[in-house]
Amino acid sequence: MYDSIISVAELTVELGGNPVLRGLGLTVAAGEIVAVVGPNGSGKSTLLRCLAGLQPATFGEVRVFGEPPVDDGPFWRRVALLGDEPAWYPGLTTREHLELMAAVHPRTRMTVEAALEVFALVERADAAPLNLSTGQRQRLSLAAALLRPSTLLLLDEPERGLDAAFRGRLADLLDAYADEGGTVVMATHDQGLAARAREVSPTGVTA
Ligand SMILES: Nc1ncnc2c1ncn2[C@@H]1O[C@H](COP(=O)(O)OP(=O)(O)OP(=O)(O)O)[C@@H](O)[C@H]1O
Repeated sequence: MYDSIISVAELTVELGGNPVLRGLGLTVAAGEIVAVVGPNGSGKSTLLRCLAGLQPATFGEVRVFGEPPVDDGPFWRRVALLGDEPAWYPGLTTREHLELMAAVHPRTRMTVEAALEVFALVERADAAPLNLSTGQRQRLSLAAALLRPSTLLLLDEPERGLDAAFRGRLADLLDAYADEGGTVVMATHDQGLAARAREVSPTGVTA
């Protein structure tokens, strides 16, 4: 067993010969919501990629569920990642993208119809994602991440494109996820989202 969902020690990452993260330490317990905050280029996305097993450490240790994260099936059954906009399937509607997610994960956290309601996509359910607005597409990405079961949610700027009202709604949805025992780590520039989370900095200096 493991004491923390995430434990990072002395994490250093160099990209293109430049240090991006330097000796970072971070411990996250189950049920916590952590906001990684800092200016552009401070290494927030790099930290998330390390936690997702997508970026190797140059030095130091990253453990997720007690083990170094690996980009494989068993890991991704427990971890949902919201990063850059995903590739949308041509010919499939918004609803069908969610149905696809539900087909792969038979025990979803909510039904497709509920997800369309929660993420305010009912009126656009039959539209192709590329015909949605930027914010609607972000809500679809979030719906897909929160529809499927997971124990750790890694979100890179989940507020991207969302209006103020939905940002508040998103904070409520993340609280509900954590109340179920899930853990959230998000990189964010949104002060409202960060204020409702434990704020950490990729430079190691906590706000
Ligand atoms: N593939 C790469 N090769 C070299 N340098 C990179 C690479 N990817 C990112 N960087 C650099 O690493 C630093 C950290 O980038 P990162 O994307 O983690 O920052 P961030 O805090 O998420 O920024 P933002 O707030 O703009 O999203 C930046 O200076 C960036 O230019």
